[in-house]
Amino acid sequence: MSPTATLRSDAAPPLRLVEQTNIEDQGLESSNCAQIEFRDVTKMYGPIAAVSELSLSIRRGEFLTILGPSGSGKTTALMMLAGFEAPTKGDILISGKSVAAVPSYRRDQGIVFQSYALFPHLTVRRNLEFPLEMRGVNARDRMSRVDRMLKRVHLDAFGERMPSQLSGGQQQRVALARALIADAPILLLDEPLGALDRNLREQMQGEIKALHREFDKTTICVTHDQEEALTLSDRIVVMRGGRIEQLDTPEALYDRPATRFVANFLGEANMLDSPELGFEKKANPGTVPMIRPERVRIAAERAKPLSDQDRRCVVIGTVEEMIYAGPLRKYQVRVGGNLLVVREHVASAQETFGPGDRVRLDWLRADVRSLGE
Ligand SMILES: Nc1ncnc2c1ncn2[C@@H]1O[C@H](COP(=O)(O)OP(=O)(O)OP(=O)(O)O)[C@@H](O)[C@H]1O
Repeated sequence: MSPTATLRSDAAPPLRLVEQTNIEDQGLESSNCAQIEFRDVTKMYGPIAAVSELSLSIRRGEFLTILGPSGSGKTTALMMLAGFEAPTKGDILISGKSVAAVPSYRRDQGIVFQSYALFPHLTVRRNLEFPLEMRGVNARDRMSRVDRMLKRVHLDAFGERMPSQLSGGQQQRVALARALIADAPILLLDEPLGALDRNLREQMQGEIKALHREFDKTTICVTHDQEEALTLSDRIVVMRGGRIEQLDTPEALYDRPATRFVANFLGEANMLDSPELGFEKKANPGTVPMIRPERVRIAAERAKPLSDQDRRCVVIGTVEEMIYAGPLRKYQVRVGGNLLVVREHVASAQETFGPGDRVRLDWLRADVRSLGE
């Protein structure tokens, strides 16, 4: 039986879609119940393990981001899921079934690459029609689905243009629309906003979030941009050297990083492993205390102590740098051999300090996190 699905749109009444591809004979269950599992997956390139013993379950409808520095194995993991690379060891399952024998074009996934990968010789409309044609959708249905989708991504006036006649953001919206139009249950995004400038990236993050809410696809996104990962994801996998360093929600990863690597990768972090900051190595082997810059308060050296002072760590230092960052002020404060970063909201700041000012920094002991090395 052909799986059916409903495509929602703000701009139009619900549209009934009929999938033409019979994926059940490929060993996959019907769409819209996608659930992905990496089981102990390793990918070797000669002697290099691009991905090592990766085990990971992705829930239906989840937005999961694979985050990590260059060379950490993010793209390789995504390419194996897409079917462009085969694992050297281990297995990948979709809805409980191995996809080892399923070629990429039968995996029923929409894919968006950083470089848009639109067909340059086809109009926007023809680009969107292509995946529908591949699935045998008839001309009349193709037309109405393309019209709806163009409207949904605010490109209804651009259907007859060639990709080269669009801006970067518009091209990326076409790429997203093309990945969504066939209503595949899984959406793979490979650095989808990497080619866009900062403002456009933020705008497109909002757009991707809205599309995810609306279309409810299981989405796996690869990025090295921590802000993008924190903004978009239900959960984030932080990769390092082909392995998972930590997997959690954005909030938990930021607030309770397990290791020094994760703490540094997801924002700024003050490591407090120095005797000048009250740290005793012998008492805490293998761990590093860390405080986030926005958890540190800054006051004049001789300011009156606060009432909860007994619950706080206090150090005295000298401001080296003060940087305006829009709504925030960022200080770099020298405390002996350490340079601590403090971030303060301008609206809540009592006083402004400049280079050379002696200041008192304090933070709640409860806000200090103990990290693995
Ligand atoms: N086709 C290949 N042949 C040989 N080595 C490869 C190949 N593809 C990737 N690698 C190696 O595997 C490791 C992981 O690469 P991968 O592209 O997955 O990392 P990444 O985290 O996506 O990096 P980036 O953010 O730079 O794309 C790297 O050391 C890389 O050099």
